[in-house]
Amino acid sequence: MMTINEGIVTVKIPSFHKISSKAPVFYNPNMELNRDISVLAIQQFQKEKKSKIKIADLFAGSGIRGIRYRLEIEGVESVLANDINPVAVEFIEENSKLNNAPVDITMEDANILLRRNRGIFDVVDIDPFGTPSPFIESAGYSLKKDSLLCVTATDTSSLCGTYKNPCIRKYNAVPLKTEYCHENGLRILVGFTSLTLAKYKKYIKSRLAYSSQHYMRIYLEIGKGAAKADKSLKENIGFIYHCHNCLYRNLEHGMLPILPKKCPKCGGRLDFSGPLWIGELEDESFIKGMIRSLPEKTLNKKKEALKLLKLLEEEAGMPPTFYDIHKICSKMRISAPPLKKVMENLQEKGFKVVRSHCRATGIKTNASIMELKKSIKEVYS
Ligand SMILES: C[S@@+](CC[C@H](N)C(=O)[O-])C[C@H]1O[C@@H](n2cnc3c(N)ncnc32)[C@H](O)[C@@H]1O
Ligand SMILES: [Zn+2]
Repeated sequence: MMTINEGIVTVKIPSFHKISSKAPVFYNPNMELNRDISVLAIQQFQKEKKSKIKIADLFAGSGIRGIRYRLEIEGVESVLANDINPVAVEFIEENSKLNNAPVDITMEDANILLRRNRGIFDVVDIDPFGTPSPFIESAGYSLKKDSLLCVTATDTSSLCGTYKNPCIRKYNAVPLKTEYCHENGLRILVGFTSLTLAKYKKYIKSRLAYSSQHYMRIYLEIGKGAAKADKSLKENIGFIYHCHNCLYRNLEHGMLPILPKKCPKCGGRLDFSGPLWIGELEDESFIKGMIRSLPEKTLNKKKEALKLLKLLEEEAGMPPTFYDIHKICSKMRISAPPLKKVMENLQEKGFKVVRSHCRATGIKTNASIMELKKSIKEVYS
């Protein structure tokens, strides 16, 4: 047996040698930041709602997530911790007693639970092994207006385009292997979710979305109405076109790509990705609220959480995709100048420029690739 301390809770799990879906009860210490950020995000959602919330932790594992939500978030009416694995359910029961956390415990397939509890939960947390794709349809059926959907995806190689076919199969979207493939993957995940929910006359507002280590996590607020869902798809679903030769990229709205397309800068063939979410991923006021409640919480990953949230806050309002200075410089056959200097040069010219949370050498800017190359040359010489 192992004892785990996270936030203000202590849980017991069967000992394991390797983090694996084959372990009797799944626990991944590398997901602590995911759980810390979730506590902050759901707390912020509850604060905005100004009423008590009902949370469903559908893939509870050891119960650590749901128990933390019950004890670390203020204004919680109830937490349901569910898992299909009977051994996990035994541990959820033990761990909830150990922490004096009153959680409702069930052992059901997440899809059936969602179908049976339509319009009940204010927060639905989907944290499965690998892809969340087989559970989004039931979430679309079940979610109520003004609720929050939290989704984890650990199949990043599919979303990032290492393998094309699994992404097409699971997310009905063509991925793109580029320097910004992690952001692109987040956009595929959000786009797929919004398209699936639209069948149920629901639309989304992305409050927070990030990619970290080996997973992606999104927090979407749900709205209802056919006309609003149509409008949201028109405004936010589209394609990213990318030139592998000169690194030019551009966006277009719509459900189908316009092909073939030539790069307007170098005449090369434009590659594409989508359909995906080309709208906002980050909500500045939501993230600011999360940062404000950080000091009130006991979190082991406080420093990492703050660093990530600050980067995400800056990304709000910036255009999709980002540039990697090293990639550009290798194309230009020069060594990369300091990132800070390039950013300052762009700012002096009046461009907006921030770092991407996805990559230490990535910058988001409203300057074009041509303007960026010009700035790099100026800094270099
Ligand atoms: C990645 S783990 C969850 C980890 C947990 N949320 C945490 O933060 O520690 C996925 C869990 O989903 C459970 N599971 C797999 N398929 C399921 C299904 N169809 N319905 C409900 N639970 C399922 C597994 O038994 C496993 O415990
Ligand atoms: Zn080009």
